[in-house]
Formats: sequence, C-alpha cells, structure tokens
Amino acid sequence: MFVETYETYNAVYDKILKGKVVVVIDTLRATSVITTALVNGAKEIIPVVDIEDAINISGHLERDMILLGGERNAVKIEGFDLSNSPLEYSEDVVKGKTIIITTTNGTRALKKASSSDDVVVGCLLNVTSVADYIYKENKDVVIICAGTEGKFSIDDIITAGAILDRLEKLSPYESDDLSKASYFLYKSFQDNILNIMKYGYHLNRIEKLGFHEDVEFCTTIDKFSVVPKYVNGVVRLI
Ligand SMILES: O=C(O)[C@H](CS(=O)(=O)O)OP(=O)(O)O
Ligand SMILES: [Mg+2]
Repeated sequence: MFVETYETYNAVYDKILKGKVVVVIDTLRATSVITTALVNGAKEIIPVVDIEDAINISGHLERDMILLGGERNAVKIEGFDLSNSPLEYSEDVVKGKTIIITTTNGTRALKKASSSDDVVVGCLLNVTSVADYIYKENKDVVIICAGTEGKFSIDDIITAGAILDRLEKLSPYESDDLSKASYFLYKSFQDNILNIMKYGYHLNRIEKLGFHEDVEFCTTIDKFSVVPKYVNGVVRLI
C-alpha cells in the first residue's frame, strides 16, 4: 500500500486517482459538517461548487425534503437554510433531508476527487473509521486536503496524520514525504492537537469570526464511527 498526500486539490489530476482509495479532508469545516449531518440522520449530501448549481439542483427536488447549506467568506449564503457550522446540522433539522452544500474549499476538493470511484470523507471526527476503511480496501491511497484558499492548511494536515497514525497500527504502508510530515506533525502534538492547530491561519480566521464552538467540535477526535462515501456526486453513509 502506498499513501500520497496532497496539500490542496490543485495539484491533483484524474490519472493520480484511478484505482485508488481517495480520502478528502476539510476539517474546518466542510467534511466535519458533512459527517455530522449524516450521523444526525440526513438522507444524503450533494456537494456542489457554485451557489447557482445548488439553487438549480434544489429546483428539481421537493422543497420540503431539502436544505441548502454552506458558506461564502465563512458565513451563511443569503437565502440558504444553513451555514457551514456543524452545530446547525442537528438531528431535528436534518433528519431525512437531502442537503445541497457549497463551500469555498471542501466541496471543490470533493469534486476534484470524483474521478475515483472510491472516495470517502475524512475529518478529525472519524479518523479511526477512515483508517479502518483504508485498511479493508487494501489499495493505494490518495489523501486530498482541501486546504484554505488554495494553500496548505494545518487543520487538514493534522487530520491526515491522525488517519495515518491509525493506519500504521493496522498495516505497514509506504508513503510520500507529505504523508510522513503529516504523520510526524500529528505524533508530535497528539496529546493536544490544538497546540499546533492554534497557529493555523484558518483556525484563527474561524475563531475571529466567533465560531469557537465550531473549532472545539471539529477538533474532537473520533466523536463518530462512520465513513461517508461519495458516489456519483452524492455522499451517504456506508
Ligand atoms: O467555512 C469554512 O470553514 C471555509 C470557508 S473559508 O475558507 O474560511 O472562507 O470553508 P471550507 O470549504 O469548509 O473550508
Ligand atoms: Mg477548510
């Protein structure tokens, strides 16, 4: 098994992904939102890149059965039902609903991954379940970090390292340098990952906007034991 990690989706192209397990990570906050919504009973999540696409898709579905979610500049989009805060995606809100979501980084990373037929959603909330899934699939792995505004983001790399820490306990694997760097960064801070994450641009941005509770939630390790899988443009639990 060989693991490659990409700091953003920009350097990823289709040929890299063919036949691999692809893990898309956007810890702050899109993949944490998607995972939480599905745990809380959402029927499915449709990630889209553009606001217009989200509105168009919603027009083809029964309005009562859908929610529009996401952000631009980290805040709720005008006319949408939900922002990009996982805390809004509670059971009473999302149960049985199809959620169409568009975010700045995470939904773009998912779209980029879609040339693989084996794409799962990772975040700190489900690192052990994702590692178990990778182990069982027993294929080469590509980890795509969403990054923030096209650049490396510590929150995503720490999550990649946490997944690789669990994977190492299940199976030997080879890896590229960014996978190794993410692993060692995670190992150095595993007792308190916020000791490194607090230096991250994106975490500080979210904190300054008043989303401290989101940060606390999204940095909880293994809160959930689920693997959301992205198939034919839709994310559901497996
Ligand atoms: O809301 C977020 O956490 C970010 C938005 S931004 O990069 O801070 O503008 O979106 P995401 O796609 O979840 O990284
Ligand atoms: Mg992000």
